[in-house]
Parts: sequence; C-alpha cells; structure tokens
Amino acid sequence: MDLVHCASKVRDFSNNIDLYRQYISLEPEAPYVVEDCRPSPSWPQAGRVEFRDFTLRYRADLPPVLEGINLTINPGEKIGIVGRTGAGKSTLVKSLFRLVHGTTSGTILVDGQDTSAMGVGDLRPRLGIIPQESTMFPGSFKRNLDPLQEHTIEDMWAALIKSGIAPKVSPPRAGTAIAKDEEYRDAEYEETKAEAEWQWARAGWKLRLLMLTLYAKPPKPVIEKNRPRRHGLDRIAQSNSHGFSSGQQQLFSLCRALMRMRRVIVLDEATADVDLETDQHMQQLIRSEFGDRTVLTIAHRLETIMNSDRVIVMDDGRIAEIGSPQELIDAGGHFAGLVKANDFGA
Ligand SMILES: Nc1ncnc2c1ncn2[C@@H]1O[C@H](COP(=O)(O)OP(=O)(O)OP(=O)(O)O)[C@@H](O)[C@H]1O
Repeated sequence: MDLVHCASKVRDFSNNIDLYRQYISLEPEAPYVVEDCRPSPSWPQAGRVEFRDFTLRYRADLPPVLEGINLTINPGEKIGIVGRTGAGKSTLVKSLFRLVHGTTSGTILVDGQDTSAMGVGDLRPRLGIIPQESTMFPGSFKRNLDPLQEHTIEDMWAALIKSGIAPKVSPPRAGTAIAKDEEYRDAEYEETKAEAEWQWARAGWKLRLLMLTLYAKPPKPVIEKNRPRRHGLDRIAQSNSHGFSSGQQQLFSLCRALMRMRRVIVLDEATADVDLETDQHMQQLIRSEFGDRTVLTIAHRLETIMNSDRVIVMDDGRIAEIGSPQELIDAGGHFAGLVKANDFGA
C-alpha cells in the first residue's frame, strides 16, 4: 500500500515538474505599461472599435486564423458574432484585449488609438469582458467581486440585486461598519490576509510549492479558531461562492461588468451555461444597462443576438457576412440558413 502511495506521489511530483517547465518556457507577456504611449485616463470615451486589415496566426508557421479583417464598430453599437466552431470568433475578440500570443499584421484601434502600441495594463482594464468561463478566485466574495477595490459596498449590492444573484433585500444600513467604505476596506484587507494564511495552513505540499514560487515569503500558518468570521456580502457567499454553478458564475461576471461599466464590452458566449429564462434576463439587463455602450456578443444561441444592430458571420477566419439580422435574413445567405434551421420563422 505504501509503495502504491509512494508511486502516486512520485507521479504527482513529476507532473508538477512538467508544469513548472511549461510555465518557465512561457513567452513573456507584453509590457504592462508603455510610458511613451499611455492613453488618457478617460480613454475610451466613445467606444469605436476598428479592425484594419487585421491578420493573425497563432504561430508564424501556421495558417492565419484571422485574415484581412476590416471592420468598424460604431460607438454604442450592439454586434452579434456567429459562425461555426473554429471560425475565429473567440480569437477576434481576444485580439481586442491582446490575449492572443501570435504573429499579427494590421491594426486594431479603439477610439482612434492603436491598441498594440500601449501596454496591456492600460488596455485590458479599460475594456469589459464577460467570458464563457468565469474565474472565481480563492478568497472572500467581496474580493472576487471587486478585486481592485474600486467600488463601494452599495455598488456591489446594486449589481448583485440587478443580476439576480442577491435576493431583493436592503443593503446594509448606512452608518454601519460594513457600509463605511474605509472600514470595509480595512476589514477586507485583514480578512484576505487571514484567508491567505488559513489557506496556507491547509494547503497540500503541491499547492505550497506553487505558492512558494509565487510569493517569496509564505504567510505564517494560523490555527483554525483564529480564522475570522465572515460578514456582510460573504453571507451570500456562504451558500453560493464555492459551490457556484457555471451559470451562476456567468451571472457573477455580469455583476462585475455592471459595476465597471466600460465603454466597450465583450460577451464571449457569456450566457452559454444559463437557461433560456436567465439568458433573456441577462440580455434584457445588457440592453437596459449597457444601452449606450459598445457591446460585442459571441452568441451560443441565435436568440441572444437577434436584437443586435448588426451581426457578423465568421467563416474560416474571415467576415463572411455582415448586416442587420433582417438584412442578412433577406440576403438568404449563411445567417438566413441558421435562422431557418433554428425555426425563427424566416
Ligand atoms: N492557442 C492556439 N494555438 C493554435 N491554434 C489555435 C489556438 N486557439 C485557437 N486556435 C485555432 O484557431 C481557430 C479559431 O479558433 P477560435 O477559438 O477563435 O474559434 P471559435 O469560432 O471561437 O470556435 P468555438 O465556437 O468553438 O469557440 C481554430 O482553428 C482553432 O483550432
């Protein structure tokens, strides 16, 4: 039995070494900030997105995944993106965030600024995304909702209630400790620190090894009875956060987007894991809350994008069709076929 146990430990360890090798060989990220090319603090103000003859290959020796993309999206426009698997939909929106490591030519401009010239730290936080797979970080619910600590507790409650995650209850009364921003931030800091210590104390050796590589000095272990009690927003988390379904996580991402309210927002199959009713609720919320924002939606269901101003049909890395849903239906092309197959009464 011990031998089997040892063998499995050795296998785990060698897997970890492989993982470290992979991490070490990763290509470094583009610079976080380029001092000579910093956008103004209010950028982007309008939300115009332009792809100019944009081509992308994941590797120089591979065929292009996006080829000759020319596209201007007007401020406030709602764009639906459809196409079969592998057509390049995700790559198109990831390119906007410079999340793809590859060889590119052409440019992507947001409000006239070349996104490839600025640092990714100036680019990515200024755009919003509701991804298909939302990430829930270890730590408190508040930390998950507002990792950069930019928002008040009231904003969080409002977003949680709008999205339907939180029950329609009154937020904490003004003047209470939890409602005071400063006190909340202090409490949050202490709680997160204690949470990290608590996790360290319970981490298996693999996780500790990883933590050691991430943080030079690990936090000191604490005993469980010292673990702080959760309060405020974390009461919701007690029942939900670590047992969130993927659909709930997508709602959670919507909450984050509602709080940040960026000029340009991307939904990458953001409603793929929710039921039709929740999808409709999310779409209605997006229309009402992001009415004046530029929204690019990669659609899992055609219903999701039937109210878009324009639909882009991607095919083999190119824009095959573009126009309003009705124009595309009337044109009788690929989109019309999809609509017919989905029985939308075309
Ligand atoms: N990291 C990568 N390295 C190499 N090729 C990739 C990589 N990611 C995606 N591709 C390829 O790029 C092409 C476009 O992929 P992409 O994910 O953009 O398509 P998609 O239209 O979003 O597909 P889906 O609907 O399945 O999500 C596919 O042929 C895919 O295999």
